[in-house]
Amino acid sequence: MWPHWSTGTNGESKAVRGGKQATSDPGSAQIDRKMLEARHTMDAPTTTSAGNGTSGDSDGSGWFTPRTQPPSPGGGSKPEGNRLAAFRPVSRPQEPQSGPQQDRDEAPQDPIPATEAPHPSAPAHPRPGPREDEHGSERSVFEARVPVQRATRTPEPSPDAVLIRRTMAEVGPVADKVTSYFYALLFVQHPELRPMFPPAMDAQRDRLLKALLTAAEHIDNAPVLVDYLQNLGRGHRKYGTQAEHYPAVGECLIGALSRYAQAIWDDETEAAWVRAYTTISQVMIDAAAADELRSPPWWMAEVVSHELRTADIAVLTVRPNQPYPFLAGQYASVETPWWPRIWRHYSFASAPRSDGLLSFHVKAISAGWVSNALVHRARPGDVIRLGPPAGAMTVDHTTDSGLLCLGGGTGIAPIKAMVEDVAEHGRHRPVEVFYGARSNRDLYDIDTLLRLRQSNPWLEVRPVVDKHGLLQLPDAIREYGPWNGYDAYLSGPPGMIRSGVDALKGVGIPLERIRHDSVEELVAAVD
Ligand SMILES: NC(=O)C1=CN([C@@H]2O[C@H](COP(=O)(O)OP(=O)(O)OC[C@H]3O[C@@H](n4cnc5c(N)ncnc54)[C@H](O)[C@@H]3O)[C@@H](O)[C@H]2O)C=CC1
Repeated sequence: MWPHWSTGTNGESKAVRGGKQATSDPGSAQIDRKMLEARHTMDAPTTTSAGNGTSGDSDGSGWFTPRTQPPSPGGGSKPEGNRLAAFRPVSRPQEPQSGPQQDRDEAPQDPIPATEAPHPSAPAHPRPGPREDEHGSERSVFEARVPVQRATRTPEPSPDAVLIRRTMAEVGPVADKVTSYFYALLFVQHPELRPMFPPAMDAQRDRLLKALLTAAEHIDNAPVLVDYLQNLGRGHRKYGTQAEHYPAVGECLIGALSRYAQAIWDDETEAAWVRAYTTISQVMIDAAAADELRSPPWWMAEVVSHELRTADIAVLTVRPNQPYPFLAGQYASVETPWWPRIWRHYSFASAPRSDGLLSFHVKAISAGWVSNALVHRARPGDVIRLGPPAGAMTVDHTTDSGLLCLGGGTGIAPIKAMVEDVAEHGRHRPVEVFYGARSNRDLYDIDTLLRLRQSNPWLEVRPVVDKHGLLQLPDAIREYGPWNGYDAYLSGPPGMIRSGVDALKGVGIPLERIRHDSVEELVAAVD
């Protein structure tokens, strides 16, 4: 059963290590920092990550596994045909029966993610669910199993990639209809899956399409695709997704695509999608099965501290009900008890702590269900759910390179965690943090960073306020440098990430040394 926690320490206290106290007023701080003026413009998000654009648990769904031809949701059914036979699961290999069963048995099995994507498989606060002997062995192997290639990108798109991209181009203008039709098919044919999705499906539709586009975009880049799908498969465990759900999704997806890409749809196109989906679903199923041997599908966490830093930004500290391993720079999906099945991503705002507490920085945005609940409603004693850690924006400890970090708004959270990580690792390297905000007041965590700076001479912290519209956060890096030998880390609004990547390339940092989380995920995470 869920243990009762006593209120613990504030998760942020760890960030302060000795040293002098910094002023609490960012506007008058007596430190040798420069206040840079920047103009702020918000862009519409689209960029992919500098690395691969697919990091993390994008709770979207990019999975389908056709088994039979779906009927039209309106009642009219399409001819069955044999074309989807290749997706049929043919065996269920036995999984080893060992694993962290004890922990999982003790854990209340209710997941919670951070971005906005409600997902298919989780009953509204799914009950304990699946023991390993029930679900751990639910792997499927498909007859037409497509080997996952380890080769890197091919110079020319493969024939399947060409067909898939052609389909995506065809359905792009009617994307809303495709996703609506897909869910109609899914829920008509598999009504038992409906409770796994949130009541409002808009965000979910969006995420599904995004995940499909991502998979299609990377269909020829197996390592990237595999990494993305493995995260996706692991992340789906918190929704209660099981191997047998994949064929249902696949058949409905192909049903929807074939309907709206009718003009170009043929046997070859369908075969390409079947092969792609077989690969996609197999990677996700395998990743989930492997993860089941070592991690619970979700964690429950009690709020032990809630600090309102501004009218709309809160710092929350939570105590997970069992150990939660993660790396500084990663993020988790979060679900509140007030909006079941709606998950949002938030970065860990501190490096892993010896007391096991986790902290998050949350900004309430208008119409943001999860963010408003966490900022204005959550109080110590409330219990939230956490999905598994995800994200590849972590510190590379195999090198002594400097770290050039850009943190915009609450995007400073993972940057702070990485600074702590460097401090704890012992091998100190130059770390330059540019902390951007729209006003002095919005530099809500500047005191913590300045205290870190006072006790760590290798750290420089430069607040960048854009109130006079003279200089945007990414532009500020041009005032300093040179940045040869630095690895760059970006965290903040999607527009900042995009212009930040451009600015970093402009000062000579190669793309492979620039890290940030997927912009698509950030878009889904904001509310
Ligand atoms: N809470 C968390 O754990 C994390 C949040 N994020 C993301 O960080 C963002 C934080 O939002 P807010 O605090 O409202 O930030 P904000 O909108 O107030 O902007 C923060 C900084 O980014 C700059 N900026 C914004 N758009 C820009 C653009 N197009 N080009 C150049 N600079 C730009 C601003 O000038 C400011 O310095 C959200 O998108 C959130 O999803 C990212 C990682 C972790």
